[in-house]
Amino acid sequence: MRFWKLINPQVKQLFGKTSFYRAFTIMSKPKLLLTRDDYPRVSPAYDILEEMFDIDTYPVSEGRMPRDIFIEKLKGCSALLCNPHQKVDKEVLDRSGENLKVIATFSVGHDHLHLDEIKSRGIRVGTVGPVSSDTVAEYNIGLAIAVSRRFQQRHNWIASGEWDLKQTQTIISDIIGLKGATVGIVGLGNIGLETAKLLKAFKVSKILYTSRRVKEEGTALGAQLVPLDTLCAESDFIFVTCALTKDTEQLIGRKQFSLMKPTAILVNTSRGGLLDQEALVEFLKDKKIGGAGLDVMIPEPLPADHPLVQLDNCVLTPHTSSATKAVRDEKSSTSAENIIRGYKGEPMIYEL
Ligand SMILES: O=C(O)C(=O)CO
Repeated sequence: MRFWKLINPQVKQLFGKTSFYRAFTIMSKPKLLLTRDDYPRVSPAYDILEEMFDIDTYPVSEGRMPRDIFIEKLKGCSALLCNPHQKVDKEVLDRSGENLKVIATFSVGHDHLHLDEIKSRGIRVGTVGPVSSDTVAEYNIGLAIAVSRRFQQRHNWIASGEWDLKQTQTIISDIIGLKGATVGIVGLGNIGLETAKLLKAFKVSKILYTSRRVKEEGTALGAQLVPLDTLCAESDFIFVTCALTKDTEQLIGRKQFSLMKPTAILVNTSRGGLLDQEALVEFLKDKKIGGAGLDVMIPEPLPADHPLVQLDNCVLTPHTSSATKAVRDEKSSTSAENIIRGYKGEPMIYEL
């Protein structure tokens, strides 16, 4: 009786329905953990994964998998397909056991993966590559316009029946558009570059960027490499598009906010950790900067009573800048393929 309780339900079903041999095969398959059960199964790679692995997952209807459950489920697994909110660090790896051979993340960013720890154990790691650059660049522009042209406030006027009253009282002297603006892009990587290309079409007057070196693609667009403080001081719109690393943590802090124009609009679709969020709340509250559009923040999910949510000059979205069907499908097939190739010892599509 006790032994029967320990057997996993899939195997129990097979004992009931088919042969002992089939149940034994499943028991002996390597284990794969998918950290959520809604990855679109758009590619034949998922059929292969099902053949190769005994798959465990977590229902997305329950929200994000809590860390303790993640650690428990990962024990004994040979492969992991995870999301950016699942931190894979020393503790997770120590407790996962020695079977883990391959990790694929369903994301472009990989700040949640502690690469030194992972690599020191000989585990291979794949990402989805620059699949979402155009989509996130579009979102950057969308957020910039939503904040600068006050979409949220204006929606609320209509919702509260105050259209006429408010519209006639609107002070528009501090509202700026993209045309003629100086825009600053923090980190001219794939997403930053696509954002710069789109901004050209909005007839901005100047594009500034920060980077470790002059970028040829930036020069071709007429963009100018400047120090971060200059970018903060001169830009009407600032787009944070760099990756989060030890060197970029809280890159935009109190000093940088204090350099910004009182009308400056800040957009961040990269990672919340790139900003000093407490300082940002203060600067937005005191109207020392114009506004912010944030798709990423700390923590995620952000509690509904967080001070950022109370601000009328801040537009928040729940980390969804890359969430189009096409991008999700591509992320899904690339990460599944990465697991298969990595487990077989072949080169992954994008490997770190
Ligand atoms: O792909 C990424 O890195 C994202 O943050 C999107 O979820």
